Amino acid sequence: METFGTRLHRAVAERGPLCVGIDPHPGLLTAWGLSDDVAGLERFCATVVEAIGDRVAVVKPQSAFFERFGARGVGVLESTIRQLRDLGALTLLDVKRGDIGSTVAAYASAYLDPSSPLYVDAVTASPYLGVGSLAPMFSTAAEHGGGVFVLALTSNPEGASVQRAVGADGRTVAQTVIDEISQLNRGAEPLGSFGLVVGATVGETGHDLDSVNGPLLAPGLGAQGGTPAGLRTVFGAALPSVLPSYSREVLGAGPDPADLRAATERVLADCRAALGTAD
Ligand SMILES: O=c1ccn([C@@H]2O[C@H](COP(=O)(O)O)[C@@H](O)[C@H]2O)c(=O)[nH]1
Repeated sequence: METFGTRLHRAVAERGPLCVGIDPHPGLLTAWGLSDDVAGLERFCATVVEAIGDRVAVVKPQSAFFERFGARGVGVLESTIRQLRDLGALTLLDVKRGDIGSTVAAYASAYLDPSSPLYVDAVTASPYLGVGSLAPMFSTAAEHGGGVFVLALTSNPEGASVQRAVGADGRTVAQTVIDEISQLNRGAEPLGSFGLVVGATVGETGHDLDSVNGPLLAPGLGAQGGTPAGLRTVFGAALPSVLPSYSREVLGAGPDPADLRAATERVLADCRAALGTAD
Protein backbone atom coordinates (compact mmCIF):
# COMPACT_ATOMS: atom_id res chain seq x y z
CA MET A 1 0.00 0.00 0.00
CA GLU A 2 1.25 3.47 -0.91
CA THR A 3 1.72 5.97 1.88
CA PHE A 4 -0.06 9.31 1.91
CA GLY A 5 3.33 11.01 1.53
CA THR A 6 3.99 9.08 -1.67
CA ARG A 7 0.51 9.80 -3.04
CA LEU A 8 0.79 13.49 -2.19
CA HIS A 9 4.23 13.73 -3.76
CA ARG A 10 2.85 12.25 -7.01
CA ALA A 11 -0.31 14.39 -6.99
CA VAL A 12 1.76 17.58 -6.60
CA ALA A 13 4.14 16.45 -9.37
CA GLU A 14 1.18 15.82 -11.70
CA ARG A 15 -1.17 18.66 -10.78
CA GLY A 16 1.02 21.26 -9.11
CA PRO A 17 1.59 22.50 -5.54
CA LEU A 18 -1.89 23.65 -4.60
CA CYS A 19 -4.66 22.88 -2.14
CA VAL A 20 -8.04 24.56 -2.66
CA GLY A 21 -10.44 24.75 0.25
CA ILE A 22 -14.21 24.29 0.01
CA ASP A 23 -15.50 26.79 2.56
CA PRO A 24 -19.16 27.48 1.77
CA HIS A 25 -19.47 30.69 3.83
CA PRO A 26 -23.06 32.06 4.03
CA GLY A 27 -21.80 35.20 2.26
CA LEU A 28 -20.39 33.15 -0.61
CA LEU A 29 -23.64 31.21 -1.04
CA THR A 30 -25.46 34.55 -1.30
CA ALA A 31 -22.86 36.03 -3.67
CA TRP A 32 -23.30 32.98 -5.91
CA GLY A 33 -27.09 33.54 -5.97
CA LEU A 34 -27.69 30.43 -3.84
CA SER A 35 -29.91 29.93 -0.82
CA ASP A 36 -28.23 29.57 2.58
CA ASP A 37 -29.56 26.05 3.08
CA VAL A 38 -28.70 22.45 2.21
CA ALA A 39 -29.82 22.87 -1.41
CA GLY A 40 -27.51 25.89 -1.78
CA LEU A 41 -24.67 24.00 -0.09
CA GLU A 42 -25.14 21.05 -2.46
CA ARG A 43 -25.14 23.26 -5.58
CA PHE A 44 -22.08 25.19 -4.36
CA CYS A 45 -20.06 22.03 -3.74
CA ALA A 46 -21.12 20.37 -6.99
CA THR A 47 -19.96 23.48 -8.89
CA VAL A 48 -16.56 23.55 -7.16
CA VAL A 49 -16.08 19.82 -7.71
CA GLU A 50 -17.00 20.09 -11.40
CA ALA A 51 -14.69 23.09 -11.88
CA ILE A 52 -11.53 21.92 -10.13
CA GLY A 53 -11.84 18.30 -8.96
CA ASP A 54 -9.92 16.96 -11.97
CA ARG A 55 -7.08 19.48 -11.81
CA VAL A 56 -6.11 20.34 -8.22
CA ALA A 57 -3.77 18.07 -6.22
CA VAL A 58 -5.58 18.47 -2.89
CA VAL A 59 -9.06 19.74 -2.04
CA LYS A 60 -9.77 20.69 1.58
CA PRO A 61 -13.43 20.83 2.63
CA GLN A 62 -13.87 22.86 5.82
CA SER A 63 -16.09 20.65 8.00
CA ALA A 64 -17.64 23.53 9.98
CA PHE A 65 -19.53 24.87 6.96
CA PHE A 66 -21.15 21.46 6.41
CA GLU A 67 -21.83 20.69 10.09
CA ARG A 68 -23.82 23.88 10.48
CA PHE A 69 -26.60 22.22 8.43
CA GLY A 70 -26.65 19.12 10.66
CA ALA A 71 -26.95 15.58 9.32
CA ARG A 72 -27.97 16.69 5.82
CA GLY A 73 -24.96 19.01 5.61
CA VAL A 74 -22.69 16.15 6.64
CA GLY A 75 -24.40 14.09 3.93
CA VAL A 76 -23.34 16.72 1.38
CA LEU A 77 -19.80 16.52 2.79
CA GLU A 78 -19.79 12.75 2.31
CA SER A 79 -20.90 12.96 -1.31
CA THR A 80 -18.52 15.85 -2.04
CA ILE A 81 -15.61 13.76 -0.73
CA ARG A 82 -16.67 10.79 -2.91
CA GLN A 83 -16.95 12.97 -6.03
CA LEU A 84 -13.54 14.53 -5.42
CA ARG A 85 -11.96 11.10 -5.02
CA ASP A 86 -13.56 9.92 -8.29
CA LEU A 87 -11.91 12.90 -10.04
CA GLY A 88 -8.48 12.04 -8.66
CA ALA A 89 -8.12 14.82 -6.09
CA LEU A 90 -6.70 13.98 -2.68
CA THR A 91 -9.16 14.94 0.07
CA LEU A 92 -8.00 16.74 3.20
CA LEU A 93 -10.79 17.30 5.72
CA ASP A 94 -10.13 20.44 7.76
CA VAL A 95 -11.72 19.38 11.03
CA LYS A 96 -8.92 20.11 13.56
CA ARG A 97 -9.78 17.27 15.91
CA GLY A 98 -7.96 16.48 19.16
CA ASP A 99 -8.92 14.83 22.49
CA ILE A 100 -7.76 12.18 24.94
CA GLY A 101 -6.31 9.19 23.14
CA SER A 102 -9.31 6.85 23.49
CA THR A 103 -11.56 9.47 21.87
CA VAL A 104 -8.97 10.30 19.21
CA ALA A 105 -9.20 6.61 18.27
CA ALA A 106 -12.87 7.18 17.39
CA TYR A 107 -11.97 10.25 15.30
CA ALA A 108 -9.36 8.11 13.55
CA SER A 109 -12.06 5.55 12.68
CA ALA A 110 -14.40 8.30 11.51
CA TYR A 111 -11.99 9.92 9.05
CA LEU A 112 -9.07 7.62 8.30
CA ASP A 113 -10.63 4.16 8.11
CA PRO A 114 -11.65 3.36 4.51
CA SER A 115 -14.88 1.69 5.73
CA SER A 116 -16.18 4.98 7.17
CA PRO A 117 -18.69 7.13 5.21
CA LEU A 118 -16.50 10.18 6.02
CA TYR A 119 -13.25 8.54 4.94
CA VAL A 120 -10.72 11.05 3.57
CA ASP A 121 -7.08 10.90 2.54
CA ALA A 122 -5.98 13.18 5.39
CA VAL A 123 -7.28 15.31 8.26
CA THR A 124 -6.13 18.31 10.26
CA ALA A 125 -5.55 17.70 13.98
CA SER A 126 -5.05 19.85 17.06
CA PRO A 127 -2.07 18.93 19.32
CA TYR A 128 -3.13 20.87 22.40
CA LEU A 129 -3.93 17.75 24.43
CA GLY A 130 -0.38 16.65 23.65
CA VAL A 131 0.97 15.35 20.34
CA GLY A 132 1.09 11.87 21.91
CA SER A 133 -2.71 11.91 22.35
CA LEU A 134 -2.97 11.91 18.54
CA ALA A 135 -1.19 8.52 18.32
CA PRO A 136 -4.37 6.63 17.24
CA MET A 137 -4.70 9.00 14.28
CA PHE A 138 -1.07 8.45 13.33
CA SER A 139 -1.35 4.66 13.55
CA THR A 140 -4.66 4.48 11.65
CA ALA A 141 -3.27 6.80 8.98
CA ALA A 142 -0.14 4.66 8.66
CA GLU A 143 -2.25 1.49 8.43
CA HIS A 144 -4.43 2.79 5.60
CA GLY A 145 -2.11 5.14 3.67
CA GLY A 146 -3.62 8.30 5.17
CA GLY A 147 -2.14 11.55 6.40
CA VAL A 148 -2.49 13.88 9.39
CA PHE A 149 -1.68 17.61 9.39
CA VAL A 150 -1.02 18.90 12.91
CA LEU A 151 -1.40 22.56 13.85
CA ALA A 152 1.97 24.20 14.58
CA LEU A 153 1.93 27.95 13.81
CA THR A 154 -1.56 28.87 12.70
CA SER A 155 -2.42 31.76 10.40
CA ASN A 156 -4.59 33.66 12.92
CA PRO A 157 -2.98 36.33 15.13
CA GLU A 158 -4.40 34.79 18.34
CA GLY A 159 -2.46 31.56 17.86
CA ALA A 160 0.93 32.98 18.82
CA SER A 161 0.14 33.39 22.54
CA VAL A 162 -0.22 29.62 22.89
CA GLN A 163 2.01 28.32 20.11
CA ARG A 164 5.01 30.54 20.88
CA ALA A 165 4.86 29.99 24.65
CA VAL A 166 8.17 28.60 25.87
CA GLY A 167 8.31 25.41 27.95
CA ALA A 168 10.74 24.25 30.63
CA ASP A 169 13.17 22.86 28.02
CA GLY A 170 13.42 26.26 26.29
CA ARG A 171 11.47 25.17 23.20
CA THR A 172 8.23 26.78 22.13
CA VAL A 173 5.03 24.74 22.05
CA ALA A 174 5.18 24.94 18.26
CA GLN A 175 8.79 23.69 18.11
CA THR A 176 7.82 20.74 20.30
CA VAL A 177 5.04 19.88 17.84
CA ILE A 178 7.43 20.33 14.90
CA ASP A 179 10.05 18.07 16.51
CA GLU A 180 7.56 15.29 17.35
CA ILE A 181 6.15 15.27 13.81
CA SER A 182 9.68 15.28 12.37
CA GLN A 183 10.40 12.11 14.38
CA LEU A 184 7.37 10.38 12.86
CA ASN A 185 8.58 11.19 9.34
CA ARG A 186 12.18 10.16 9.89
CA GLY A 187 13.50 8.08 6.97
CA ALA A 188 10.30 8.33 4.91
CA GLU A 189 10.76 8.68 1.15
CA PRO A 190 9.95 10.64 -0.94
CA LEU A 191 7.96 12.42 1.79
CA GLY A 192 6.51 11.56 5.18
CA SER A 193 2.75 11.27 5.70
CA PHE A 194 2.57 13.50 8.74
CA GLY A 195 2.32 17.20 8.00
CA LEU A 196 2.19 20.47 9.84
CA VAL A 197 -0.02 23.53 9.46
CA VAL A 198 1.99 26.75 9.30
CA GLY A 199 0.15 29.88 8.23
CA ALA A 200 1.35 31.90 5.25
CA THR A 201 0.72 34.99 7.38
CA VAL A 202 3.16 34.31 10.22
CA GLY A 203 6.29 35.94 8.75
CA GLU A 204 9.74 34.77 9.77
CA THR A 205 8.97 32.04 12.29
CA GLY A 206 12.25 31.64 14.17
CA HIS A 207 11.40 27.92 14.18
CA ASP A 208 13.29 25.05 12.60
CA LEU A 209 11.13 23.50 9.88
CA ASP A 210 14.02 22.08 7.85
CA SER A 211 13.93 18.49 9.07
CA VAL A 212 10.17 17.86 9.11
CA ASN A 213 10.38 15.64 5.99
CA GLY A 214 6.62 15.97 5.60
CA PRO A 215 4.16 18.35 3.93
CA LEU A 216 3.73 21.87 5.28
CA LEU A 217 0.19 23.09 4.68
CA ALA A 218 0.15 26.89 4.32
CA PRO A 219 -3.33 28.41 4.72
CA GLY A 220 -3.83 32.16 5.04
CA LEU A 221 -3.07 33.05 1.43
CA GLY A 222 -5.34 35.55 -0.29
CA ALA A 223 -8.24 36.50 1.99
CA GLN A 224 -6.10 36.56 5.17
CA GLY A 225 -3.35 38.61 3.54
CA GLY A 226 -0.64 36.01 2.95
CA THR A 227 1.11 36.07 -0.42
CA PRO A 228 3.02 33.45 -2.43
CA ALA A 229 6.04 35.79 -2.45
CA GLY A 230 5.96 35.80 1.37
CA LEU A 231 6.25 32.00 1.60
CA ARG A 232 10.06 32.14 1.29
CA THR A 233 10.23 34.34 4.41
CA VAL A 234 8.03 31.95 6.39
CA PHE A 235 9.50 28.63 5.27
CA GLY A 236 13.09 29.36 4.18
CA ALA A 237 14.88 26.15 3.19
CA ALA A 238 11.70 24.13 3.81
CA LEU A 239 9.98 25.86 0.87
CA PRO A 240 9.94 22.73 -1.38
CA SER A 241 7.72 20.94 1.18
CA VAL A 242 5.07 23.69 1.22
CA LEU A 243 1.52 23.00 0.07
CA PRO A 244 -0.10 26.43 -0.41
CA SER A 245 -3.82 26.57 0.39
CA TYR A 246 -6.49 29.01 -0.77
CA SER A 247 -10.21 29.04 -0.09
CA ARG A 248 -12.07 32.39 -0.43
CA GLU A 249 -9.59 33.80 -2.96
CA VAL A 250 -10.59 31.06 -5.42
CA LEU A 251 -14.22 30.53 -4.35
CA GLY A 252 -14.94 34.25 -4.66
CA ALA A 253 -14.43 33.94 -8.43
CA GLY A 254 -17.55 31.69 -8.77
CA PRO A 255 -20.17 30.66 -9.57
CA ASP A 256 -19.11 30.23 -13.22
CA PRO A 257 -16.93 27.07 -13.36
CA ALA A 258 -14.74 28.70 -16.03
CA ASP A 259 -14.02 31.60 -13.67
CA LEU A 260 -13.24 29.19 -10.81
CA ARG A 261 -10.84 27.33 -13.08
CA ALA A 262 -9.19 30.61 -14.17
CA ALA A 263 -8.73 31.71 -10.54
CA THR A 264 -7.24 28.29 -9.72
CA GLU A 265 -4.81 28.50 -12.65
CA ARG A 266 -3.81 32.01 -11.58
CA VAL A 267 -3.01 31.11 -7.96
CA LEU A 268 -1.29 27.91 -9.06
CA ALA A 269 0.98 29.90 -11.41
CA ASP A 270 1.79 32.30 -8.54
CA CYS A 271 2.60 29.37 -6.23
CA ARG A 272 4.75 27.63 -8.83
CA ALA A 273 6.70 30.85 -9.32
CA ALA A 274 7.14 31.34 -5.56
CA LEU A 275 8.16 27.72 -4.94
CA GLY A 276 10.36 27.57 -8.02
CA THR A 277 8.59 24.50 -9.45
CA ALA A 278 8.27 24.07 -13.20
CA ASP A 279 4.96 23.66 -15.06
O1 LIG B 1 -3.89 28.12 10.60
C1 LIG B 1 -4.92 27.88 9.94
C2 LIG B 1 -5.47 26.62 9.87
C3 LIG B 1 -6.57 26.42 9.08
N1 LIG B 1 -7.14 27.43 8.39
C4 LIG B 1 -8.32 27.13 7.55
O2 LIG B 1 -7.97 27.35 6.19
C5 LIG B 1 -9.04 28.00 5.51
C6 LIG B 1 -8.59 29.38 5.06
O3 LIG B 1 -9.59 29.98 4.29
P1 LIG B 1 -9.32 31.35 3.45
O4 LIG B 1 -10.65 31.65 2.87
O5 LIG B 1 -8.30 30.99 2.39
O6 LIG B 1 -8.84 32.35 4.41
C7 LIG B 1 -10.21 28.02 6.48
O7 LIG B 1 -10.96 26.84 6.29
C8 LIG B 1 -9.55 27.97 7.85
O8 LIG B 1 -10.35 27.38 8.82
C9 LIG B 1 -6.59 28.67 8.46
O9 LIG B 1 -7.07 29.63 7.84
N2 LIG B 1 -5.49 28.87 9.24
